[in-house]
Amino acid sequence: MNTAPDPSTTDAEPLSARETFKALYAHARPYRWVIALGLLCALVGAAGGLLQPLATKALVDRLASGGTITTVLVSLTALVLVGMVFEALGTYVLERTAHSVVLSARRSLIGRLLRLRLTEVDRIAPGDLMSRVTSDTTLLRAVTTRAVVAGATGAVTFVAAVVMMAFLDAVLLGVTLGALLLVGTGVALVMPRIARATERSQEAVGEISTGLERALGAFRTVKASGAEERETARVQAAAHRAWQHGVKSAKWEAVASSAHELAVQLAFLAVLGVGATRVASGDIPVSTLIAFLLYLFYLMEPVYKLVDAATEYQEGAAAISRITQAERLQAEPPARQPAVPAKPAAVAGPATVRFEDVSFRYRADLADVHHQVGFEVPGAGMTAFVGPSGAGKSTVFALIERFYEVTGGRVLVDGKDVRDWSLPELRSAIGYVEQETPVLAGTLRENLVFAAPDATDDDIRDVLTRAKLDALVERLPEGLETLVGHRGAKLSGGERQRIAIARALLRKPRLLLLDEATSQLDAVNELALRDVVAEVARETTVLVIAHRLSTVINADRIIVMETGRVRSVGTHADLVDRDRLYAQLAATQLLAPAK
Ligand SMILES: Nc1ncnc2c1ncn2[C@@H]1O[C@H](COP(=O)(O)OP(=O)(O)OP(=O)(O)O)[C@@H](O)[C@H]1O
Repeated sequence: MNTAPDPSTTDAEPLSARETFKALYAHARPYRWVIALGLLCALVGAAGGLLQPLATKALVDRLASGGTITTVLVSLTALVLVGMVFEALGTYVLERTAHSVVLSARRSLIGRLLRLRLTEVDRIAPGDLMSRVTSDTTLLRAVTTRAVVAGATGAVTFVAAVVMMAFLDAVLLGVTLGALLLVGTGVALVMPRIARATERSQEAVGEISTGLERALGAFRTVKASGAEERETARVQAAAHRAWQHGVKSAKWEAVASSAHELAVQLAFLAVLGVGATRVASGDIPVSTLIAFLLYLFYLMEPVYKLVDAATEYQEGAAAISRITQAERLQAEPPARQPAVPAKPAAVAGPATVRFEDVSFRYRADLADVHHQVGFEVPGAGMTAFVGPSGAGKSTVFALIERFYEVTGGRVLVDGKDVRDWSLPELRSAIGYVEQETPVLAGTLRENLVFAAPDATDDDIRDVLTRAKLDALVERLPEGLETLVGHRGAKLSGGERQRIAIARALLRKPRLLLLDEATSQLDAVNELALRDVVAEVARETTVLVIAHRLSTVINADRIIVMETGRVRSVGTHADLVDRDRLYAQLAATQLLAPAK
């Protein structure tokens, strides 16, 4: 049996340096051999460059001794060409891999997002989650390849150049390393600031998405409220914050990247001074000083690469921390194969539902919304939930679907705790019409078969008639293939509700949950659908939430809820007699006398 999620594990904690490295490595790991290949190419390319000063020294020596330089010149050219080819090859292999790393990070995040528990999506704005998939992942590109390559080639060529320099003159090397160390210490201090600024900037990018999603998701309300300016200002403020932190990061990056030049120039001046003295005193020949100085300038590139790698790493660290936070959000267990759940073969007929002393709160820091809720729905027939707004009626449905885990007691479907069901199996038995905008962008047909991808045309025709949608489909120029717009914006509220009901019926559920499913229908359509639901209820367990008592008056059983508790259970006639709250509702809505 699964246990309830521990909310503390979902809180975003900053990653330690070690965790950051491990998380980054985990993303690059599947590509390690390709990265190694790209790295090898890059190294061969770099080696070509590394040998150039030596060849130059040979050339100068050869000139000094009056020898011919043709062979040396040809080798020098060959070195340059081979170096270039390998460098290009390495760049391609690595950039390609970089895109693959981003792709696999995106795939895994996308795969996870739609399986997240409701609790997590309640907590984090969808816009922010989206920006982690789209924006943060792109930062992985640089770190998993460019930083690795720059770091590795930088380190190797740095070491190689240092060995060569040691071979030329140890004293000058000491002077060089001293200068580099001085500047390197300063750079190390700057690095964490780049990570911090990048993370803030990425957070602000998340806020941009969140702000846009908020405004575009309630577009009509924004316009009707004259809130365009305010909402625009809100999102622009987030964009400005992203810019501010981006600029801050750019400032530190500029400091870091100019440092490599400072380091080498400093070393150059020192080496020039000390080297000239050593040449003058005859300790080293002038060709050694020339070669050393060439190596020194050659060193500029690996030093630059090392700084670049460190900078990229800091940006990647910022991104990986946000990506890892998203990866750590709690997901529902993955669907068992096949992905589209088969109807449970052994169980057929109406489902039974039982709540045993159910307590529930949406979050650990919130109050209980269910207190020892208990009721039993034995099988086919219609059970209605009524009660004031906020009484916990929709929550009953959410717990049956196991969108959330109970905090106490048990929810049983067919006598089996919902936590013991496989989720796809449990949900495949249920048809659910939720309270709000239950239509998705796409065609009408896509919307109808959304919960029953295998439905036949006959099934669809039948359900269209039952949900009183045939006239609508005939009227639309493209019939079932008509695009319904974002959240079904091109349809009326009542049409959307009928589509949602048709979709749920098409699933041929054993348990049908209708949450205010007919609230927006006109009287004629409501009456017609009440008959359809009554007919379905003959062989299906139907649970209905309704504010209009007229829709539930004939229910087999009415459960009256108030402030998270079941007040009473009975038929309309019973309850009018027995339950004061119900009698009041009946009096106001049905004009029956209150007791
Ligand atoms: N996702 C959520 N996170 C936190 N609290 C929630 C969430 N959904 C609902 N609630 C709270 O739980 C309580 C019960 O909500 P529920 O939607 O079950 O009520 P209801 O009886 O269906 O109300 P209505 O008739 O208005 O739809 C409410 O106080 C509500 O504020």
